[in-house]
Amino acid sequence: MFASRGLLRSSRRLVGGISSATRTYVNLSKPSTSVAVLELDRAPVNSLSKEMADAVSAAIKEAEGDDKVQALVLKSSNPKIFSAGLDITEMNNPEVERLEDFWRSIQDLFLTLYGSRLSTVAAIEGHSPAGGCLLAMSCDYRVMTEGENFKIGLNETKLGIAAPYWLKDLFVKTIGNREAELGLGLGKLYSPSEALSVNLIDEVVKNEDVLEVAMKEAETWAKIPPKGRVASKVMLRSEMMDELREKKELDVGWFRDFIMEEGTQKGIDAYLKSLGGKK
Ligand SMILES: CCCCCCCC/C=C\CC(=O)SCCNC(=O)CCNC(=O)[C@H](O)C(C)(C)COP(=O)(O)OP(=O)(O)OC[C@H]1O[C@@H](n2cnc3c(N)ncnc32)[C@H](O)[C@@H]1OP(=O)(O)O
Repeated sequence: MFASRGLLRSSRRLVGGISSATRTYVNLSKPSTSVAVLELDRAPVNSLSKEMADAVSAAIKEAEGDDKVQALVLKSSNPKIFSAGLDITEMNNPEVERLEDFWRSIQDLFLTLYGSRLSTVAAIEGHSPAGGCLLAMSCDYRVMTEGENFKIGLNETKLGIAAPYWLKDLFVKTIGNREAELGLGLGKLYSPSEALSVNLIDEVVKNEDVLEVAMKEAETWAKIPPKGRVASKVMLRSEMMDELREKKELDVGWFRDFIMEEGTQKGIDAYLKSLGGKK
């Protein structure tokens, strides 16, 4: 049973004997002894605002607080959108202080998820661009629903922005340097089959099977003795995390200066207006 934390508004219910907690922007449940499920639940597109990023980080830490839990499935409440990435409105004519805090929350979310002691499996339901792809790549395993209209990748250049250096590093680690050059430079969004072919994801499954497959994968990881599993993860990931921890405030400054530039603002403004056709 997960303990409730002050940061999040939460209520509890018992569904078929399974304890679950519904909060603002995320739902956390524990369908088996060793696997927790964290559902992203911020309509309409699970975009990552500061509050959403904080809520996801807090829920991961809460799952980690249960010693029996060894794996976490990250899913979406929306079967067509895993996450539309960062909340672009956070970067559109922002207050500087809020913008800096927003970026700290995104850095913390990355460090929390990428560095989690839990084995993490992303059940990527539908679209997963930019920050959505960051969430997925921070996990240990990625299952994506089929449907060639669904896209995953880092499309930042199309918005007139660049991925931060640590997201670029994560992309290179995941798909290799040459494909990352193509993917980042062109702001390429991959269909599930394309993403599978470049190792951006590990499996493509039918919509209705995604949770079952992700749960099964999570159970497999959860059975590995944690000492060696966690030590291996630390070996593979600590260098990148240590570098970001050292450069955190520098990175906040780079982000702030880049986003506050007039040209960047024009690009973000135009992109935001093109979305949904309403803004
Ligand atoms: C040193 C330099 C540092 C610089 C660092 C920069 C940071 C880099 C890291 C990450 C960047 C990002 O993550 S930026 C976000 C990128 N995301 C996208 O480009 C996705 C945009 N969204 C879509 O493509 C589509 O919405 C969708 C395919 C995900 C879903 O399509 P659908 O048709 O179902 O929905 P709509 O497009 O109608 O959208 C509904 C509603 O949501 C609003 N929306 C969508 N995405 C976002 C978003 N990311 N942030 C905020 N709002 C978003 C959209 O405007 C609609 O709103 P309205 O209903 O009010 O019109």
